Amino acid sequence: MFDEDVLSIAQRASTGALPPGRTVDELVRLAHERYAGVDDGAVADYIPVLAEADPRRFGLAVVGVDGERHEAGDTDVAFSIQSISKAFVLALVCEELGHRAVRERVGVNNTGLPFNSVIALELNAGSPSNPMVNAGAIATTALLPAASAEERWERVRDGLSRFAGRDLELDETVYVSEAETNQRNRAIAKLLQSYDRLDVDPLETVDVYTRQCALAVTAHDLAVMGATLADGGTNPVTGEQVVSAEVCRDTLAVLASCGLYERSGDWLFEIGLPAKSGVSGGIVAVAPGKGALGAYSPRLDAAGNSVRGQRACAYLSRALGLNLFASSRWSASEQETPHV
Ligand SMILES: NC(=O)CC[C@H](N)C(=O)O
Repeated sequence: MFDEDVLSIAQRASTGALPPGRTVDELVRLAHERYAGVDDGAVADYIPVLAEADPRRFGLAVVGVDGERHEAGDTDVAFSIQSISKAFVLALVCEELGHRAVRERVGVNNTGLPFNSVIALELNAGSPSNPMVNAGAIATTALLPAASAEERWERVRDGLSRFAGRDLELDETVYVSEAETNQRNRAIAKLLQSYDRLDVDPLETVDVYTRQCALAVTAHDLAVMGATLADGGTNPVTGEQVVSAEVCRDTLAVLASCGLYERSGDWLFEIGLPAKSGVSGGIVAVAPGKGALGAYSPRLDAAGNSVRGQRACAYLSRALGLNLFASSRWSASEQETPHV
């Protein structure tokens, strides 16, 4: 099938669901083919072991709320989830503490600054601003009720596993590499403590946060995890209700405003979906009521977002008619995929 054929089929599909399965298969394959040759960006190296990632890796997965999978490329290659874990830990904490507590104790506004900014805390009187930057993610992990750091870690691992529909394992090498070099996150946690923003031990909390970032996932896992948020909290593969529909709504609102850090505005303008990226090269983008996209490609832009992942999501958001703000599908005048 040519690009134009699949696009016209996608354009005729109803707007409340993904297009027919074969069309989605074809569009995912085309997206992979279009961006597999893009070599812009650089693999993250501030966590030493991430620099060893193979920059040629590229996987794209779509999972619908019907549980159907549509995939191309390296969708079974494992990588550490990194910041994408923040989205799902936020959901677990929202489920426990509710809408209001998260807004009051962490916040839901973009900092406009990089994910590991220290000055963002100082500029906001010690408020971590939102759960998608490191300060806010550490504060969010600390809110998960548990009697000890070990129990908190087990709750994170168990919760994220239920989103993925399988037991997620810690990548020990990534954990050790980050634990040896995460002085900045430890400083951020201490600063939070100095502002009376942490009720539990800062260094133990950073350790749980470092572990959560080192959970190994695949692009397919990300799509299932995102599809659970798209499906009102029910994992469409296992059928388990992981969190409530209200929690999904709240989590997705934060992903829309803060999921791609200081580039969240560019992302929303071009792609129009709540999403979360991570420095190992993963992206999850969620189309509420329809499904989710999981992408993996390690080369990143300056903000730490996968370059191929962003371009493929831009293409698929338009081709599959997923942009939340669009009243009609991709128009003829917009054949060029936006530059993200
Ligand atoms: N943007 C990211 O993925 C950052 C996560 C990483 N573990 C960190 O704390 O720096």
